[in-house]
Amino acid sequence: MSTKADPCSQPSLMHPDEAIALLLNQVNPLADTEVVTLSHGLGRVLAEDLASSIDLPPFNNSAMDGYAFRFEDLNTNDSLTLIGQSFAGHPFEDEAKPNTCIRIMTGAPLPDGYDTVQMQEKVEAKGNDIFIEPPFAIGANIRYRGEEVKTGGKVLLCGTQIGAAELGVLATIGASQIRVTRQVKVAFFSTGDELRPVGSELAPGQIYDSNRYSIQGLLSRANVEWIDMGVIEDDPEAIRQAFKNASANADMVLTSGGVSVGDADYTKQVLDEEGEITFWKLAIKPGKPFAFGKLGKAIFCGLPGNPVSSMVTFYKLVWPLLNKMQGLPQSKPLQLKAKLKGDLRKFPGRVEYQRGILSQNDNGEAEVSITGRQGSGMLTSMSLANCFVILAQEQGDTADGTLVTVEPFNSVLC
Ligand SMILES: Nc1nc2c(c(=O)[nH]1)N[C@H]1C(S)=C(S)[C@@H](COP(=O)(O)OP(=O)(O)OC[C@H]3O[C@@H](n4cnc5c(N)ncnc54)[C@H](O)[C@@H]3O)O[C@H]1N2
Ligand code: MOO
Repeated sequence: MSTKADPCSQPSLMHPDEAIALLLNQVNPLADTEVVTLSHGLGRVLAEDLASSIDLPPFNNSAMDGYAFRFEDLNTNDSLTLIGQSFAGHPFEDEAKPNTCIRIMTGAPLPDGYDTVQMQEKVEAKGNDIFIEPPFAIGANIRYRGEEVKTGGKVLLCGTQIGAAELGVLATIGASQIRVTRQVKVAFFSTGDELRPVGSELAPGQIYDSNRYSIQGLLSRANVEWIDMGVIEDDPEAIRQAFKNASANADMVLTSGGVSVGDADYTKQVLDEEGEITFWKLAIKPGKPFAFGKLGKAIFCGLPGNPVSSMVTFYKLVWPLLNKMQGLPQSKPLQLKAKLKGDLRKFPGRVEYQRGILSQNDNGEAEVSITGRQGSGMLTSMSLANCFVILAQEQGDTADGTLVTVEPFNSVLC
């Protein structure tokens, strides 16, 4: 085990869990709501509880293709007489009669009077004489009106994020539009004179601006509305203008780069002049420097420029803030223990979010291996991963076979 301390660690660094608790106290859910049609509802957050205006299911119906009859008739008859049929969308229009049955399809209405259905594989038909193998009980294979939800019963609660299943539930109750929280608007840009947009040639010393694309992806996954403001050069006036535009048009201003101690860090200087900003140094690797504050009415988050650091700090610090602003309840990320495959290097001093590949071995045990080198500029370590391996602040090198804590990538990172 490494006994050397992390050279980037200082006793004053704040634990990321403490930081997120403090940050969450600084933001409030948006008060504005709007009505959207169902086809625009995916990812949105319900702004009210939703009750069903109908019973679910709306009528008694068959769970099987088969025959409907009165259970008691099987006590006195070898066969029942077929008198009609009920198809989904085309109910049997007549009345149930003693010693009779009807052909019935899955989802078709069950006529009043019949109380049981037998699946057709357990029935023999000779013309209109139907021989039924008795089911185990009266009421077999029937889905009763209101057995899932009664009229007036709540189907979705305020604060629920609409996913595919929720869209289906809403359609099931016939809701054509829903009231949701207004989408959070995020204006974002990269800072740095070395950054070039994709599609252009690189001069010596230049690199492509990758953070804007990964941030755009993260914001899309977070279901917020975003404004891409491009790359802002390392010039105080350009940065000042960008902050003014961004904060006038968005609920959150999000930047990458310029939050460390470099000589071209005009971001800091301008933020101090234009807003209330705190620069945080967190006990997290990657992602030690992070800026937070207010620019006018907008929240400001400044991510570190290193590409992995910007993604990790977004995931750990910005995403929970966006969720709170959207009206989503805070939920603890799912963590599990997995057996480490291979040795792992770590200095004590910061919580580490190493990138890993989680899998299940032939014995059904969870295993995790690290995605190669873990430099905070090596974005392929993220793209190859499906989880974080989270190593506690004081932990050092970790040996093959040790049980480690793993946080599978969730919807915002996949
Ligand atoms: N003397 C110290 N130097 C550094 C420290 C420190 O504590 N003392 N912290 C290091 C850590 S940790 C990080 S993380 C970075 C954060 O620096 P900045 O937020 O100021 O970011 P930059 O200096 O602008 O860039 C860092 C790195 O990332 C590249 N970069 C920046 N933006 C992008 C982008 N949009 N797309 C792709 N790559 C980007 C940039 O070229 C640099 O290589 O500071 C350390 N330094
Ligand atoms: O902590 Mo920095 O984010 O490792 O490169």
